[in-house]
Amino acid sequence: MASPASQIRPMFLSRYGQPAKLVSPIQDQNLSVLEKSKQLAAWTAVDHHVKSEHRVIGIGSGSTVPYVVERIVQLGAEANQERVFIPTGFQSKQLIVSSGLNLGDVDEYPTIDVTLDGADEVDRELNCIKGGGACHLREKVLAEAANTFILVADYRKNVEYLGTNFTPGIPIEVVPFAYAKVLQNLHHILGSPKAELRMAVKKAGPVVTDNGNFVIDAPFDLEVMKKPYTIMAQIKMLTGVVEVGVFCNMAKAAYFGNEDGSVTIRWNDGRVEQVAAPSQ
Ligand SMILES: O=C(CO)[C@H](O)[C@H](O)COP(=O)(O)O
Repeated sequence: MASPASQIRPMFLSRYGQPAKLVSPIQDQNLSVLEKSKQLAAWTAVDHHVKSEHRVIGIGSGSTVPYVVERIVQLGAEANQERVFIPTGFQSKQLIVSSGLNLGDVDEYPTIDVTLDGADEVDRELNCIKGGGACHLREKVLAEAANTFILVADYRKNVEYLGTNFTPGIPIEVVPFAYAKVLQNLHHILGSPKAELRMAVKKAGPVVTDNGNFVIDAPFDLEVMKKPYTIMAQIKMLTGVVEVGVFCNMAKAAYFGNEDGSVTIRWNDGRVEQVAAPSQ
């Protein structure tokens, strides 16, 4: 499973191409307020939920998750040498490998100690939209496989109802040959007339997921989004749908980095905490 410590490449390169620095997020002058808030959430979540006894750790996708890995790398080669890290897609696989961490897959490790992942939006009950990066199928598998599933996000994602700030709609992974029929059903049966196939940037044609599928983004009225489980289940029943980017009753806690340098923690039992930035 694990490679010896000597084989672990200790070099986690930051976005600036330099080895990661031990600078508290709140003190890091190189980061914008938004980036700092992502880093604050990620570091605090790692500090609270990655326990010394954890051996199998799920790594999500998106722009917040690199800060999760940054903090894990800061735990040191010795702490990580007996651990295996499970990616939710190509991006997190690259992140794990380039950080010198041990790579595994969920088919080898179907039980994960803790998975940390980003979110496009999180409501008061910790339902969330995921799939802005088209990774939600693997993300949901890793969330389900985890004994503890933790969300990390910036302040923009902390909302009362899903669909408040994240307006492209619910990401839906579909098998390619069924996309037109699924679109038709979303338009005419489920009431999302603006649902559309997600098109690639810097590639002609649609986004193709890590699983070779297409993604449809389906926006719904707020009244529909107030019942996320219902709409998630209705979409999932459409033939050709592989997975829906609405996660219900999965997360134990959501960590939101705030503009003032604090972190808001929402727990699945309804508790809300506000904590200060982590020290180095
Ligand atoms: O669901 C995801 C990818 O499919 C991401 O976790 C989500 O898009 C959040 O990304 P970011 O941290 O960049 O805001």
